[in-house]
Amino acid sequence: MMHVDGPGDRYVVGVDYGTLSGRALVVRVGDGAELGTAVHEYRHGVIGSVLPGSAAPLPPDWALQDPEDYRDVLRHAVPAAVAAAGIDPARVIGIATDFTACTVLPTLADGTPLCQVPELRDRPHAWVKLWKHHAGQPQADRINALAHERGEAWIGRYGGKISAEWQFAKGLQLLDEDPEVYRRAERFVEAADWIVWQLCGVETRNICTAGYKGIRQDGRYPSRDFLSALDPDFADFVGKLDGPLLPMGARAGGLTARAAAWTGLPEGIAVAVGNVDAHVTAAAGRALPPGHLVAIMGTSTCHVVNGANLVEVPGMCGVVEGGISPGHWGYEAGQSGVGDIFGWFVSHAAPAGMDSHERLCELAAAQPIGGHGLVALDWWNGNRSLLVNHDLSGLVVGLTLATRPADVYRALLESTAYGTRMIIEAFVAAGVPIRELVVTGGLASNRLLMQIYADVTDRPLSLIASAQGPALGSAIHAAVAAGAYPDVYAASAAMGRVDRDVYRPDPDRARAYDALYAEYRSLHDHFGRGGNEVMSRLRAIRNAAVEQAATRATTPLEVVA
Ligand SMILES: Nc1ncnc2c1ncn2[C@@H]1O[C@H](COP(=O)(O)OP(=O)(O)O)[C@@H](O)[C@H]1O
Ligand SMILES: O=C(CO)[C@@H](O)[C@@H](O)COP(=O)(O)O
Repeated sequence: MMHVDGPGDRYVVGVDYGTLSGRALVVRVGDGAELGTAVHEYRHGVIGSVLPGSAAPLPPDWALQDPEDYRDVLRHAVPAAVAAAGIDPARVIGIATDFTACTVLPTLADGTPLCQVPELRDRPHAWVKLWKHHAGQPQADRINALAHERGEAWIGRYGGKISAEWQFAKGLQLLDEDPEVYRRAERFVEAADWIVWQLCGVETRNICTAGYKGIRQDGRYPSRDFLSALDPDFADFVGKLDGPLLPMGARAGGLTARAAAWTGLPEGIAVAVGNVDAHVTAAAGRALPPGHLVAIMGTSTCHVVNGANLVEVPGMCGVVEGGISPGHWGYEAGQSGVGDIFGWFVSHAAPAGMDSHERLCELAAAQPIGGHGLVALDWWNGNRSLLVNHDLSGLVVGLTLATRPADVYRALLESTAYGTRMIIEAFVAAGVPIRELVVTGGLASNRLLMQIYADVTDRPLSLIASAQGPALGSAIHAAVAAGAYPDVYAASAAMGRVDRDVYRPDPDRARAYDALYAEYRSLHDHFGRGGNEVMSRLRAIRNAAVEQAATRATTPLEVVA
């Protein structure tokens, strides 16, 4: 049924840029009603094996994207969402976007991505590095070692370790491996800020990515002295990052005529400062007051929670003043692989006839807790929190000839819940209270998984009452940027939607999980904290083997042989 505009209705558009697609959502300003949505899949998806138009293989752990796919979301998903909502586009007063992060690209001073500069198109380092590009682990290791050696105060704000996923590791990898592209990069910009630049024609930086994904604390980045100790040519890196820095919910500028033509929205409407898919979502779940841990559960999981005070939490991703909303200390942690692990099992391990989440869940749900005799480590995509090591890999212990596919699938679901419990316990132990979990994302619809999380964490689970939690969060920020609300707290209270305590922990099941969690912890510490470095050794062996095979493949005679 077509929506009919009320006489005073005004609307905002939220756009959520995920790993594989961008989702646009049209929302009514007064009450947060969601009126229309559309998805645009990125044409190039995740570029992990070869660059478009090239046959040369990318090394392991690379994950790139094409920025033109992001502009296509504005061209296709936004007008489609407005059409689906059946509203008059002239009544749209603002647009806001959120992005995966750290997803970052080198550009010229005017924002042109280096991968669109003809002579640089075949250079992998000229492309967007997606959040899950993990090939900068050696550079992250160097940054961390030097930070501890020099006693840099900021390292504690990142749980003691900068991730290979973050800006400085990616920037240093760029310098190490392609100094010419590093030199040509006049700007090194989060996709979250780049897309806002495309919308309003003004380059801005947001407090959230500058703090969590860059290393900006107490108003400054790491010193020139620190950066030149990493590499003298890295001393100028901050010059590529710095820009007008704006708080969450601020207006970055007005929609340009060019972006108005792409989107079909009125020229000049408010464009909100960039934001991250996880952090923006706290507003959608009315979870801005301290104590509500928001888990955005999709391919990966990101956890964000506001705190009243500053504390340092070992192994967390970071704490940033105003990083989620002005006036609070925002904390972030994460798991680099969650839905992707379940997806891997369905695609690559489950036999035909059992290769769907629905069938595996049905079989797994019938089991008593612990009945499969398995414990898994959820490190298929490395470990972001608490170990901050992307050379770690997955493990399943307890396999026997009696083990069946649904047993392993259930053990994988449980392993990710144990990973979340590790994160919650780290926050609580450090003095950041966690009263409830507020869940959103593609995995929130998996009932078995949600009940496992409630039981393993022994906490109630609330669900954001939107199929597009991040996009709703963005829409809320668009309303603030457009001046419809005085701040993000007021907008979240009016437009956010949450169903409280949808899943409650069962005391018996919670106790049964305590025993399995104790086993997870001991495996976690053994393989992740130095008991046995087998995973790192296997990674090094794999990398050497792949490199050797790639060298051989370029020798025609050997290929023929
Ligand atoms: N019913 C399900 N149960 C468990 N995992 C699922 C289910 N459906 C999809 N997945 C996994 O969830 C992920 C997609 O989550 P989604 O939130 O849609 O994406 P994104 O993280 O890109 O925003 C994929 O990794 C997929 O394998
Ligand atoms: O790390 C963050 C945010 O800090 C996420 O953008 C990243 O995990 C990607 O999230 P998705 O799995 O695409 O939802």
